[in-house]
Amino acid sequence: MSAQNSIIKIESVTKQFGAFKAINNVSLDIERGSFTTLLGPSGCGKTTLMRLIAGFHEPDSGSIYIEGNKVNGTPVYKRNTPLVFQEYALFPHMTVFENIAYGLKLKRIPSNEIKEKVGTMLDMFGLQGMEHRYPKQMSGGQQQRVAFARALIIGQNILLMDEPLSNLDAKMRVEVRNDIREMQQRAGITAIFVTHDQDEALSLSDRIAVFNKGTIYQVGTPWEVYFKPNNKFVADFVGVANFVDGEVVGVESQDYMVKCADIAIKVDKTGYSAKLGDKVTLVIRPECISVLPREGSYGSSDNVWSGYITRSSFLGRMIRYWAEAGSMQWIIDDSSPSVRGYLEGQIDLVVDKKKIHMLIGEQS
Ligand SMILES: Nc1ncnc2c1ncn2[C@@H]1O[C@H](COP(=O)(O)OP(=O)(O)OP(=O)(O)O)[C@@H](O)[C@H]1O
Repeated sequence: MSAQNSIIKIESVTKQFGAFKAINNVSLDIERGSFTTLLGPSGCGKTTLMRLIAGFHEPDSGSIYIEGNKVNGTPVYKRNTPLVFQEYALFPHMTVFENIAYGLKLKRIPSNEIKEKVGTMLDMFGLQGMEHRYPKQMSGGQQQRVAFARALIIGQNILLMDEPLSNLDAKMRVEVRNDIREMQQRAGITAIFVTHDQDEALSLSDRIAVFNKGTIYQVGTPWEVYFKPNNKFVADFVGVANFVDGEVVGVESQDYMVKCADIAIKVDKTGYSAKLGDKVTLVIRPECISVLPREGSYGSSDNVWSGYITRSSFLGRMIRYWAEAGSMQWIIDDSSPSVRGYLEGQIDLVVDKKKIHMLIGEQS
């Protein structure tokens, strides 16, 4: 991403509460018009970073730039970054029209102009016919649209959303999150979204910043943080993974041979620079392992191990298996249960060497 295209730039920001560093030397560039998610466990500092951007907190050190201007010390109302909390921050006693028009009224815009501009917003966000409703008469998704419209109408083009979906049931969360993404793209708003839900982060974002203990562990596209995590924490937090510790015992032209307990695993070399004797942790997502009925015909191929299933769980779109092979436990997701049904007992387990991600060095 080019520096010129960043609408928000966070540079080496630290924020302490007493002796506790809630944000520790964090730097992050947010690209204009992008959807960026701050993902991390409870208490890792996501909300604190949002509040720093919005101006509710001041950094102890470091700088924050919005549209190229340093905003340290700039009060909240001058920052142009509305913070949308869980309740969407709509005024409950005002209709949809009044909510959207609120910012324009404060600016004493003539009422015919307000009417026209609100009309445009109602059209853009599919809220026609709902202008006389109150927020409580609308679904979570519709309220979210009103919040977008209200921000956009006064020229705010950065929306900070702190767990806006947390009050919704599981099905609604999925509906509303798709809606949020569509609205954000349609309106061209730059969105920063806080969540501890990895599915939400993966499905919504252009980029994800994975947070832990006040620092960013990795910033990347959903694909990168899922399939190419920088470290074990990221790999574990963004999804389920099999972690296999081992040592590089062979470096061939195309592959590494990694000795892990009582098995040897072949890993495609592309993109890695490990040396003989390096300690590594292999990260293998459950869906990157195939499980096959034991037929004995895979024995001589790479990365095929005999094992047996210890447990299975039907999840509709897939079956999750727990299996043992050698001295190791594996989690495997079979995504075509409709074809094969359940497997039981003795199986063969196959891992494509290209689907193994390798972390080089000791992992805590
Ligand atoms: N005003 C404050 N005074 C003291 N400590 C605070 C204050 N605000 C936050 N903290 C602490 O800073 C840490 C980060 O808090 P923050 O709210 O940013 O976490 P979070 O990642 O948003 O968590 P959650 O997902 O639970 O909302 C926590 O340990 C919290 O207790």
